[in-house]
Amino acid sequence: MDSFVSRKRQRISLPPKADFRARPTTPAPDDNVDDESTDYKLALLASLYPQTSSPTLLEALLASNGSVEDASQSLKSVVNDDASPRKKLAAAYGKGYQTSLSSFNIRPSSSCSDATDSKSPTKKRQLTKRGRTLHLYSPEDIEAHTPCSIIHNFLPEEEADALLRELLAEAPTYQKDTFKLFDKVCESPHTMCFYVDSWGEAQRQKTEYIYNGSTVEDVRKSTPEMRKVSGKVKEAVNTEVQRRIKEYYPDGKKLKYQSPHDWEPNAAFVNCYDGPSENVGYHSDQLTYIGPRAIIGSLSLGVAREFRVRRVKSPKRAKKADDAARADAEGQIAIHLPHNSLLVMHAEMQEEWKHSIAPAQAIDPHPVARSKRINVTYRCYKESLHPRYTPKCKCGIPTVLRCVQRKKENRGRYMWMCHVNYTPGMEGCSFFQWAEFNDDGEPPWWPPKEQQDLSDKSNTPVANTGSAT
Ligand SMILES: O=C(O)CCC(=O)C(=O)O
Ligand SMILES: [Fe+2]
Repeated sequence: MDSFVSRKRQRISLPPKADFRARPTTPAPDDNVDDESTDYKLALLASLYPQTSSPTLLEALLASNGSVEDASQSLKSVVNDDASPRKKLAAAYGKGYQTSLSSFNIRPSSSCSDATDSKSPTKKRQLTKRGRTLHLYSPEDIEAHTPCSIIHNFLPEEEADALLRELLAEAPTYQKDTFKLFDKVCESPHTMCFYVDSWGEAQRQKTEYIYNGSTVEDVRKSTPEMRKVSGKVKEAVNTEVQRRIKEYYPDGKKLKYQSPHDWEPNAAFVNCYDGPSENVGYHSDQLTYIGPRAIIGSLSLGVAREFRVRRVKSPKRAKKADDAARADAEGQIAIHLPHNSLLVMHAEMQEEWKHSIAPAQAIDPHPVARSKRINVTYRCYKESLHPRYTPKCKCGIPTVLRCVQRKKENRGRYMWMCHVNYTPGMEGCSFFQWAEFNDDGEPPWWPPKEQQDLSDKSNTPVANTGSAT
């Protein structure tokens, strides 16, 4: 609370130090298993495959969504191999515990909810299960079962190290986020900082952009290595997005509200997690400036940590539970993020899923970063969503863009709301307005009239201008 109160006040008389992403942070649940029938199913499988270790049996059962029959079929193909199934998996993906769904012949189900409308006969499987964390390591499994894709060893080694060193030097000056949880001011258990590509843009950010009702003081110019890497991230993300559209979306078409243009990163949040207990709770990233169906390129450096994702549903079972309890009730997927991996969060992510960095029980120190993990999330701030254009609430402040995630009747609809409702120490004005976007995710005021006039002029056929000579 002290750090919240003591921070310098901003230009406008609003609460200090905004939380950039409005995430109610709750500790991630333990992976405890309390399903009695699992033991029974495991005993059945053990009697069929006496030579197979129980962790392998459990993996197969999990990957088969608890179906003993499916697990048995999958195990049949795996145990007929000379090497032990776990060894085989470990050999395929490196050291440590690995769960690979593809090695159990589980057909991928699309992670895209729009794909449920597709004519594809593939029946969707519920992979996650109550109280469980399903660990995915291989890029194939990750893209088939979550709205993310991953590229391991993304940068040349020296370049990844150079970026890591540069950001490690800045990290001690990063600050914790504050956010509001059930009327209490909390601090996010990690530090972070916001970067944009020029001093001019940093100035604009500090004075014009509002994060949860307030301007932000510490906006920095991207470091030279960040800018160098940004071009590579841009290229890789655009390739991945096109591939995802082609291979996973209904009829190979982009989603409604997804931008048809190339993704151009122009801003980045850098997160620092120092030690195993630093984390970020389940949240969806705020859409206010990145718009609907946003894409995020997230580069991990230093200590490997676990990125957890879960689909947002309105579960009957855990209706009133908090996020941690919900994740426990619905199951979650853990994606291992090693040093120098690029995770692409695709267009389905922010509206339909939540993500977190779970606290770790232990970490493997990294030779350069020691106990620290640095994460750079490259984002594309849309000019059309600059606060000069977006609706203002009754407090006179540009509003926040949210998507209805749970309520069935309005799920997927966007709304503009008063920031202040979510800001510690402030009473909001309860402003609410449905947000409209065209199919390409642009608001009704875009392009502005001046720009429309200009493009009308440039599109005017030459013969009509009377100037053709
Ligand atoms: O550290 C990460 O990988 C995720 C960070 C994150 O969720 C965010 O910056 O919004
Ligand atoms: Fe996030």
